[in-house]
Amino acid sequence: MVGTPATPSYKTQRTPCSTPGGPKFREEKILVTVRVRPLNRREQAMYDLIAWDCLDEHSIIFKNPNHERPATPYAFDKVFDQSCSTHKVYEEGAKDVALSALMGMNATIFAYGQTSSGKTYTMRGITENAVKDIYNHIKNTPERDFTLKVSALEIYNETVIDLLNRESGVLRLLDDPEKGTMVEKLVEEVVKDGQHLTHLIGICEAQRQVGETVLNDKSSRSHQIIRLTIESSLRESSGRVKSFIASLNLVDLAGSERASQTYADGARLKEGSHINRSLLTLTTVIRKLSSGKRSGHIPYRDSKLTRILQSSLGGNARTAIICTMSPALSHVEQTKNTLSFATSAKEVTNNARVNMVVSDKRLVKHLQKEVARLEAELKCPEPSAYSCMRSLIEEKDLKIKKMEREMEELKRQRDHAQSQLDLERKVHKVHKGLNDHGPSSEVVRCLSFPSDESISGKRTPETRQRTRVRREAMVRRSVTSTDPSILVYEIRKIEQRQRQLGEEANRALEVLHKEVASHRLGNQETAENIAKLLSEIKNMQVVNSIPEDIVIGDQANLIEEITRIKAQGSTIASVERKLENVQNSIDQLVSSFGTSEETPECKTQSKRKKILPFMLSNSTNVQNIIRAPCSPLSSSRKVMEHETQNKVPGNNDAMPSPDTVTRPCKYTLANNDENANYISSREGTPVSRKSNSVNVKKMERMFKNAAEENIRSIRDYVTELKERVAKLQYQKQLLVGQVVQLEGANAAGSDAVDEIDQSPPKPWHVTFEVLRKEIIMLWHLCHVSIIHRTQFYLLFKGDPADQIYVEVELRRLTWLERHLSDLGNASPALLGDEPAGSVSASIKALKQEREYLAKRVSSKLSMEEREMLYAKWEIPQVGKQRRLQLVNKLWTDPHNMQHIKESAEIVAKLVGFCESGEHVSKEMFELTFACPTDKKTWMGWNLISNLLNL
Ligand SMILES: Nc1ncnc2c1ncn2[C@@H]1O[C@H](COP(=O)(O)OP(=O)(O)OP(=O)(O)O)[C@@H](O)[C@H]1O
Repeated sequence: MVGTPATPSYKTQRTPCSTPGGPKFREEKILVTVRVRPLNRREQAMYDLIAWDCLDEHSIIFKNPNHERPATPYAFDKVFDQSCSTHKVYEEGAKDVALSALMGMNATIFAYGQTSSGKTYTMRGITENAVKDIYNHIKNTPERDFTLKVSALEIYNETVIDLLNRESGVLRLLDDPEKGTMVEKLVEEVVKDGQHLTHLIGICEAQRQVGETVLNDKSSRSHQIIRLTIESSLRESSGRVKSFIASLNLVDLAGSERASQTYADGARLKEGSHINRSLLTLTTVIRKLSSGKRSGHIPYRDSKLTRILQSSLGGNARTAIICTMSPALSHVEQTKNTLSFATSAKEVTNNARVNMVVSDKRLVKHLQKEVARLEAELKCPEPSAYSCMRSLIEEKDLKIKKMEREMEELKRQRDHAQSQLDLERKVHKVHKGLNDHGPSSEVVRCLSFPSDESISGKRTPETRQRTRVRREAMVRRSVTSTDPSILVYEIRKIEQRQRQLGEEANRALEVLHKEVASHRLGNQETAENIAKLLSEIKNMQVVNSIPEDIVIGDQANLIEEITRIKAQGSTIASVERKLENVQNSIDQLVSSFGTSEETPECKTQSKRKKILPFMLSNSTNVQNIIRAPCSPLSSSRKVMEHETQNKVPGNNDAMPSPDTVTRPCKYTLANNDENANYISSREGTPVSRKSNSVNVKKMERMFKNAAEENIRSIRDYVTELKERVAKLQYQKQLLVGQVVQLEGANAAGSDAVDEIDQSPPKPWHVTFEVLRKEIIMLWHLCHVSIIHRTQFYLLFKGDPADQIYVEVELRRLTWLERHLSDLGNASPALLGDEPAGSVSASIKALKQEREYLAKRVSSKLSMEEREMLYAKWEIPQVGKQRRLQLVNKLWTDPHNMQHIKESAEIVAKLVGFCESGEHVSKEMFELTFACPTDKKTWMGWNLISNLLNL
């Protein structure tokens, strides 16, 4: 780098500052001096050469070793060679500026230079001398009152730290329109005397970030600013007070070298980059100011350093920069950079003013007193101040609460408006899609819980609580967002379906009646029984007051509807009762056939049917006669088809082979297509005419068997009817439950509904998985019977038709869980024995159930199966009650779906859900309301009806 020509000394305008009575305004250039330190030990050890010559007190020149062309000297306000003392540097390069602060002018002394060039060394001396001089001045100026305050900060990695209170952490810079950049919360200590000040400065030095670089064992890695604020007031005879206030900034910058030159890495490199950012901005600011373009943009804000020192750089301050340098040849490049910076700096002009305030003495005193009082109060607040503050806080609290209430009210209004809007939309939809078949999507939506996105994760009590709250919100939402007319519509549809079932049963019985009559099967009693059955089934159509047209009603209609349903009350129960009667009649009918001859095969057949009493026959013809009415398609049509088949027998109306005739029991409806001919034949048909010519007795027995089988199928059918009616009942219960909730919600005026979920419904199989996991967790939490769990788990596997059951189960369990937790949370005084009773009863029942199942392990599982399970479930080989241990492990991990599946399979085997050990078939459970082994009522649904309390 080529040095810039020296500035002639005459161009450097300096106005020595003497007394406070001096000039009030001063435009001057920054005082720039250069200090050369001696070669340090390290440089000496390396036999480094001295590369610089101080030509005189103002200029320095690089000693060009090549002597090729002469170097240009650098000129400054002062150049101090290595022999100069710090005192001299202070006297000639800093004192005048530093003491300006005593006269109300802001002053700043910088030390700038590469690492180890002597900045800290120099600034320490400058500060000591300045403090001494300041206190000397104070001492020698008794007419003025002085107040000194000190603050100190460091800028380290572009963060500002308070050196007098490091604990306060990183400080923020604030922009004050009058005072400029301020450091928030920076501690400012009032200094008692010179000694105190020296002590405080010592603290700051100790607090400063110091690191080790290659060039300096104790390198200052931060920029340090010690700020002395000097306030002085002069008492005039007139009573006026003239006050001066100014700051003296003593700035020890971090090394100006480039990071690479200190071989820095890691933390040091990061420091270097920040140090350089601040210094780079400083040099940019200086360069811009030196070029005289004051009006252009000066990037003070680009670094913390330049923001804080803004007034000292071309502003309201007197500034002195001492550039320190090593004379070593090895540092010549850095030294040239330093001198280049110094050259720019000396071109920067500042406009320092005397910061003077003239005020009334009494006013000042009054203000001073007031300030003192406030300060004292702040340090030690009086009780009155406390109470004042408390009342202020209370007032604020009240305001906040009021605002919260207002917000709640606004939210409520918004939700209400939203639900009104939804209602409008739904009514519109219902009117549009009234004639559609199947449950409306609205109802499906309102009966469905949205899926739980968090279900895959492990459930904690918190997530359970959240899920519960969300579910309750969903229930509320589904209730309040359900259009009453849709519910009524659905209830009516269910009732129509019930009536249809009754009609179908009737038709089936008529077919049977004809069958029996045509073959003169059974005795008088049988005929009477069948007649009785017919009349009972006819009576089953009790839901006869339903108008054909479904009227979409408003709220009033809904309430009427509820009243009607409630008044009707036992309608479904009565259907069930009547079905029960029908079933009993059929049982009697079957038993009346028991008197007829039975072959061993027939007995076996009959026995088999008893083992699986609710199994449906697979016969095509039975499906026509019996199953068809249950199918969702028109049952009557199938019956008609069947009758047509009977009237027009097929061509293969030849007699059955003797082989067939000798095995009459094989002509069951379940096994042989040929039976169609026999079963469907009636008096006068070619088949029956031919029968007389063969073996009338055998034929008669065959018909009897066929009829018996048919009646059994009717019995199955009635069972199925019962189950269907029950299913409908639960659907209806659910809807009625919703209506009742809706009523309750409306009555309470509770509209606190969460935001309406507008997201599209998820596919059922996804929702099903989520709901099932939820149900499994709730079973676990509520200690629900593991037989019930098993039945439910095996029965409902995600078929869309299962949705209603899954929903009901979930609601029931949700209610149960809440009920149990409410009991758990309630005070014993309110509950008496109830909490202990409710929960412990469930646990006890579950325990008994496990004991019961454990007893069945030996009888239901083979030795191999048992041993395999013991091994799999880690039951110790030697130990007591291995069976109970095994059963106790079943259904214990609600998070593990494999565990659940295997538990269900084992329980199913133990209670005999599947005799063969295969997976339980859905059909089997679809018809089962009683446990097939002991004919106990299926606990689950009974519980539901109890809990719904309808
Ligand atoms: N003028 C001087 N006379 C004698 N020794 C000096 C002089 N200047 C500096 N030194 C010595 O040089 C070493 C480095 O000085 P100092 O720590 O002040 O450098 P620095 O520029 O502040 O370095 P850094 O930027 O790494 O903090 C110190 O041991 C110091 O005592």
